[in-house]
Amino acid sequence: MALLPVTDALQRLLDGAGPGNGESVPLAEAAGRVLAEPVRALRTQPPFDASAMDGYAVHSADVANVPATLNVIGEAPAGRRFAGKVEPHQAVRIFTGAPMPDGADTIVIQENTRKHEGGTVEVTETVDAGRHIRRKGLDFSTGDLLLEKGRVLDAGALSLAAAANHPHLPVVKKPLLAIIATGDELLPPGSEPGPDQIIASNSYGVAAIAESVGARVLDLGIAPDRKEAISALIKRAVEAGADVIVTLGGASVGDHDFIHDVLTEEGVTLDFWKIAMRPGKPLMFGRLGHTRCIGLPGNPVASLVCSHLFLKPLLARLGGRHHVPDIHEAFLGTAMQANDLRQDYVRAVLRDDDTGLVATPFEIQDSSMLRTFTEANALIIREPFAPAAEAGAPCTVLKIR
Ligand SMILES: Nc1nc2c(c(=O)[nH]1)N[C@H]1C(S)=C(S)[C@@H](COP(=O)(O)OP(=O)(O)OC[C@H]3O[C@@H](n4cnc5c(N)ncnc54)[C@H](O)[C@@H]3O)O[C@H]1N2
Ligand code: MOO
Repeated sequence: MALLPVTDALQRLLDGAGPGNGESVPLAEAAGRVLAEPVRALRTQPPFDASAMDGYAVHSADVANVPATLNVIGEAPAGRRFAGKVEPHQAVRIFTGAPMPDGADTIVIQENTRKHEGGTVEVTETVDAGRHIRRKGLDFSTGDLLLEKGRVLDAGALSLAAAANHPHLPVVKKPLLAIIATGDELLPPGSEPGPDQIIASNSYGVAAIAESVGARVLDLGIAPDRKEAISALIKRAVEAGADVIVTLGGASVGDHDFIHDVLTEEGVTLDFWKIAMRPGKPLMFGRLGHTRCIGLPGNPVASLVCSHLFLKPLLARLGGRHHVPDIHEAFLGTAMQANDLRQDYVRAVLRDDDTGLVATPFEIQDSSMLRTFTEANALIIREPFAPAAEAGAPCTVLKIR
């Protein structure tokens, strides 16, 4: 069977993927979430003409010639307006954020005054009408569209929604990813492995990639290489309402690689299995009702590279997020051999030198080697059948950190 090209695989996996239902969350829990509906202002801000400075509310005509001495008839702190009216030759002591008193048409800042005993103030600088006044509705008015649907709620958006008097916000439900590791040889970190055992690592990196695009993760642990054990965890994932189920390992063709059989027996409609990619050739994808099932290869680097390439854009879409892979043009730091039929994702160190971005691949690219994956900050993307390339030749890279 011909191997499916990476772009076709991605297209098939993303087909029909869009944001799920909305839910209402309190503002304090809304940071980083995606708006499911537009947000309009429930009030006007400021709700009145307000002083922008600490000083005195006066008639501009009274301070056209300075120094000018005015009678201070009262005070207006933020939150409590001066109830009376400012007549000519009068001033009201005012503080930032307080409503402008009736009659006054400008603010003299405190620094341009001298306070006198006996309830008068001497103004030492002239000021035009309308200075230091924030007009009613300067920021927004009731009914204004403040935040578009799909906006990620960052600091500004959250404070704006709060200012507009929204205690809760409608956000897209986080997609739920269930992760199932498989393999008799696997033990969780912190265990004492026997001589033939290793520590399960893939779930943690896959979960981190999923969470980086706003997904919720349900780690269902490790199933031994027995069909019933894997089936039981698939059922638990479905019952938990997983939008995506990821299995780790068992995707290949060995006698102990059961994922294909288990998924099929559980009713998954297989879409593709085996793609023209390195690492990640045994990648499997199918659908079980609305749940997408991805069989990731067990080799640690394959599982993480596939997560960057497939899982991340899928979960981003299901969560209503815009995701663009961080792709750049660079130059090779060392020569590379001709490629075969699989699109290659080669761990590399990308650095910015005076001539541009230079990507230097690690010499050994075995897909079990997590250390080189962790030291790499980019993957050089080599097209199928790319010819040998000299150092300095242009290349395309996907930044992974
Ligand atoms: N005859 C063939 N053999 C293999 C092929 C092939 O096309 N024909 N493909 C190879 C490729 S490429 C990959 S990738 C691996 C992936 O196979 P599986 O998905 O079946 O993975 P396993 O055999 O279960 O495990 C591979 C390797 O990774 C370790 N592993 C598994 N899960 C975890 C985990 N959660 N954390 C850490 N390490 C894990 C496992 O112990 C194995 O060492 O197949 C090749 N073989
Ligand atoms: O996907 Mo496998 O990791 O090519 O080795």
